[in-house]
Amino acid sequence: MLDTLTNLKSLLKDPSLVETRAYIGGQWVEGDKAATFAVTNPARGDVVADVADISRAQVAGAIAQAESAQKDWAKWTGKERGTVLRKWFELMMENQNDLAIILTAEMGKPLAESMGEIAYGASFIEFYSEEAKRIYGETIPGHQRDKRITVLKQPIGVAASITPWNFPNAMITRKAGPALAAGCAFVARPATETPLSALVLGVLAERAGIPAGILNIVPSTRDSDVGKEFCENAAVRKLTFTGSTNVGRILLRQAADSVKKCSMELGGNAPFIVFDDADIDEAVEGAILCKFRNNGQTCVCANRIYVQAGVYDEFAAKLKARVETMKVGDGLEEGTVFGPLITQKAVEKVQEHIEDAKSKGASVILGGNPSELGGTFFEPTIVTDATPDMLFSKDETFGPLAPLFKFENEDDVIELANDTIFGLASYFYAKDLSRVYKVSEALEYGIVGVNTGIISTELAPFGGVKQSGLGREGSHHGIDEFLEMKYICMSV
Ligand SMILES: NC(=O)c1ccc[n+]([C@@H]2O[C@H](COP(=O)([O-])OP(=O)(O)OC[C@H]3O[C@@H](n4cnc5c(N)ncnc54)[C@H](O)[C@@H]3O)[C@@H](O)[C@H]2O)c1
Ligand SMILES: O=C[C@H](O)CS(=O)(=O)O
Repeated sequence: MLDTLTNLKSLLKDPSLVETRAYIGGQWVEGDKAATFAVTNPARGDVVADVADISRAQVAGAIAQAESAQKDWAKWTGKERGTVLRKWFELMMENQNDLAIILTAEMGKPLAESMGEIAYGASFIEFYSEEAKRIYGETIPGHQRDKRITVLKQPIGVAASITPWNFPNAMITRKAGPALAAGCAFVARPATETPLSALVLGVLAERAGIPAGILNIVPSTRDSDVGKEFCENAAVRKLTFTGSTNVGRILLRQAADSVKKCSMELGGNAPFIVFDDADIDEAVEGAILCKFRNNGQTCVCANRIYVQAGVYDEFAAKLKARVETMKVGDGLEEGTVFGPLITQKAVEKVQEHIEDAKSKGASVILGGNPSELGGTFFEPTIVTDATPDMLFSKDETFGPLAPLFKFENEDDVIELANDTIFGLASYFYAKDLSRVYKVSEALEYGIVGVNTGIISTELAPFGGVKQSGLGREGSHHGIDEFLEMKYICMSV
């Protein structure tokens, strides 16, 4: 049972992986005046740990330690940095089961999904351990006979990171991997709901031989204080944020005064389109994975499902028949597909979207209510007759609600799909090759899934357009976010 720290540790092969102190300059430290905050298991509301609550002054100290340590770290060869990153990756995978239990304890997702997230998060460390030795510059033919042009790529310096609770491991490693590979130092502020998954990364980084001060983890309840320190401290040369678009806007405004380089991985409102030439059974499976992964609490979840009129009833019936067999329960229980939502506020948002849709003519064909399990458990829900005036058309639900919209033709659905301020992920199922090309090019999103509902991989550049973000994470592009390009003009 994940209801106390003792019981959490009793489930682990290595209980020493659970750390509740901050990791600063290679030291494990308490909060000022021994301040702590409670971490609860969303499945039951029990406090599983009390974690150090780090002050703004302590965050400033972590930045100073990072700035000092980074100077030597940048002198390591890429291969040397890659070697310790590789060790860090290996330790994550060796301890995958323990890290997954810790993640489920504080975030609630089913253990199988937590296992998947640990492997996904570790894959970024593996990938960038290899990229570290491939940070190439350029030589360019001179513009004059006596000129020689060289381009260097150098680490930007200290990078500060703020991440959300829904992928408390992978959202950090997707940033820390390229940052450390590039020769940067890193100060990570995890979400207050899920600090344990961040702190255990510090435990393993220390064991891997990553030097003191290169990775710092500062759990804190002080959202604004930490954000302002990251934005205003001149030693921070890069701010990398994953979270809502609203908070992204706040941070960009705060970072503007110092022209801080920023990466933003923000909110989404993904359309999932099923054309009449799609394989309907495959589209149903894709919709389930895309909509209900992490209980709908992912930035790339299908938020709007558009189904062409000729296959609408078949798709709705098949989707309902599949989803109604899926289990709601504690993330540690065998067979659980839907864990708890992260907070009561998240439950209220799902309910608000359902009631709004019903008031505007939608029909609930499955679910629609909080689960009989109580707490933050919620029934997986499907509504039909969804229309663009309903709240989920414009706002991210972030829960297990699948609204089905009916459409007639390609041009109409592309216009509907693009009618949002967001532009992160989009999906469609179709077989006609001309349609696949035309729709892929017409969708205004950073990511397009064609005949698949899952697009997550460390090998591809992940990121959004419009108000879903700035920059990319993953792939060889991801390391450029932590590098500065220097042009050397030499007269010979
Ligand atoms: N694009 C992506 O890769 C991606 C990935 C995961 C989640 N998200 C988005 O994140 C959101 C869900 O996560 P959330 O609810 O934790 O988002 P959130 O924006 O509320 O919080 C994200 C992080 O920012 C911190 N924060 C909040 N206010 C702050 C402030 N004023 N200054 C500094 N930090 C502040 C939070 O404590 C948390 O650590 C959704 O919109 C989802 O789409 C995007
Ligand atoms: O929630 C957002 C994550 O980025 C989802 S993914 O696993 O990276 O696709």
